Amino acid sequence: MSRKASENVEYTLRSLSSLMGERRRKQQEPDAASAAGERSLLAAAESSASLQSAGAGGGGVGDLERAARRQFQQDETPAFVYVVAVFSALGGFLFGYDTGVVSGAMLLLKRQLSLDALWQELLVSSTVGAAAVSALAGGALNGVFGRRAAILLASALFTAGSAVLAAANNKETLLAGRLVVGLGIGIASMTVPVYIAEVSPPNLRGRLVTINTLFITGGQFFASVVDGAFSYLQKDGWRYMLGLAAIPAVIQFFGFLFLPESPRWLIQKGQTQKARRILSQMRGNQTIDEEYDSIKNNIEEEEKEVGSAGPVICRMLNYPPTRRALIVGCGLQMFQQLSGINTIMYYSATILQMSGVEDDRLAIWLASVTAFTNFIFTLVGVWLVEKVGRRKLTFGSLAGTTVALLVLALGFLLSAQVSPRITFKPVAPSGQNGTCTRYSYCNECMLDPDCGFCYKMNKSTVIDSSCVPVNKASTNEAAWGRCENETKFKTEEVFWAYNFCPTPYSWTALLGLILYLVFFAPGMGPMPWTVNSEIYPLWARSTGNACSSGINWIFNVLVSLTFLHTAEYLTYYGAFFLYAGFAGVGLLFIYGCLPETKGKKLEEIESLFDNRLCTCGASDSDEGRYIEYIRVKGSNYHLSDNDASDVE
Ligand SMILES: O[C@H]1[C@H](O)[C@@H](O)[C@H](O)[C@@H](O)[C@H]1O
Repeated sequence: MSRKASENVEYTLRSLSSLMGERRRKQQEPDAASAAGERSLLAAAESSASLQSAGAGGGGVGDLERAARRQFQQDETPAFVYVVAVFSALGGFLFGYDTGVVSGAMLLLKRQLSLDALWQELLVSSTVGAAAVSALAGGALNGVFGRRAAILLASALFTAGSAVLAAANNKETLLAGRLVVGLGIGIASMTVPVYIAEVSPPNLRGRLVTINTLFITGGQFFASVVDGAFSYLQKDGWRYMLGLAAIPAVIQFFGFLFLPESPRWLIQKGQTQKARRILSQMRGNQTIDEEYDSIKNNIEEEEKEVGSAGPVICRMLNYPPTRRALIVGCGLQMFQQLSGINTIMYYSATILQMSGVEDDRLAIWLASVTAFTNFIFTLVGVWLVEKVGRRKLTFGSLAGTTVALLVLALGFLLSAQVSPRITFKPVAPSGQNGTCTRYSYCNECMLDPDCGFCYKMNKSTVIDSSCVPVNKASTNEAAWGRCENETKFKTEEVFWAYNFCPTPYSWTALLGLILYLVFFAPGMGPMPWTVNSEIYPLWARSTGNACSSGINWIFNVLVSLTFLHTAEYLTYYGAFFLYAGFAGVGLLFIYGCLPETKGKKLEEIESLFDNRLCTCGASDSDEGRYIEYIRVKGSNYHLSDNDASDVE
């Protein structure tokens, strides 16, 4: 039996047995709502009856199996769902591209427009800040106008922002463009996972939502390549870097003019005919009655249980299951950022330089190697999410990330301990700043952003080392002295180290960096987005995702903005020990509180939060629950309507 077929069998058995479980529950609290389950059992029975007759005709288990396989192949998800997922994930691509491209663009911009540190900071952080605001506001937008309208708005903002950036003639216009792009990123980051989750069949939902994060990291990788390519175009190269995002944005906008609204949102708004039509388009030849009824019943039950008065966020906080889900969703997003992904991405070039890569021009290309690693290992996450489930994947990923952070911290600690001494203290030329020359070790010099380390090598030993001010216009050289320019480097046989110290332990930092990305990218990168797209009931989904995405962006700004100061006060190794500590707390949180949502219908997931928070982890696997209700005799292919014989 092919793996795919066996997954399909497993999934069909699960939905069947899960329905039986649901039915039994509903029988216990007598309610007419069991109709959905019954109808679907009948549907399943019908299709399996046709399997049986095929088996009877052909005679023998082999034929029966072939017929079953044919049936399951016919039940394949239509390509339309994949098209919809990919078009939506262009929002993720733009999120990654626009947050990634700015570092390379800034190198050129600061020279051409003579930007000071404050303006550089403003142009980088304004986008992330705007994303935080629009992610929070995106909840209301999604609830009122729908997912499709929100995605259309995000792509319009991406297009307009990119056009403004490409044409900008002063820093104020650049700031406006970056703010507009940020608004687009925020809306896309919260809407796209929700939309994909709502149109996907449950057995593929994790994989399809995770594709969005694959597109985020793909966007970051593509941005780093574009940065590399256009860095040679000193004048106006940044216009291409920032403006290119308009292309995928326009494609997404026009694509979405033809793509449908989420059927779940439509049912919630009472547009049931349209919702049925779209749902059957998304499910191909599979029966949609059960899914449709269960969404509809769920909405009605939720309204009865939670009521519809007052702002959604208050209702979420007052209703224990959604309050717990909100804590889990926001906690995951917070720990994703607290484990330092964006400082790793941003400072990867420095870490790689520390490990012995001396050519500064390589730095920009090295950043693409990091981004590529992040991308490739996110692909591993796409592959693993439906195999091992969200909980194990997230826990394993964060455990590995914690170890990697410890390796990084130890690498920096060892390097600091054997940090070369400063043996040569040149006198500053008159009128030049001489503060850097008071440091005694390279490690102290490295942590001062105004200074760099100038040294000679005798075999593998650092000699004649000095700490001198960096050239503000280019950190590739010193402001004065032996390391002032390329020609002097050669004649004086000196090396220049900005932001790092040459030590024999630098390779540990490289090892830590690789380990970090290998572990972080498949789990902690995508899972917070994936899990958030599925843990809230429909009425709370937009608001829940708005809050958790907002938390992601707020912690993103906090961690990236404070990294340099944290490193100055705690040193690099202190900063990485701190992130490792946060990741350790995150591990406890995931172990205790994150339930498994794999393979469950969105409408079933709410019940995972019925118990006290941090008992969720106890319901680790869903398998036990299904086995309790069903036992299938004979071949796994047979879904018989002849209930007594096959299903007990
Ligand atoms: O999931 C994504 C991804 O891991 C990115 O690489 C990172 O830059 C984002 O902050 C994160 O939200």
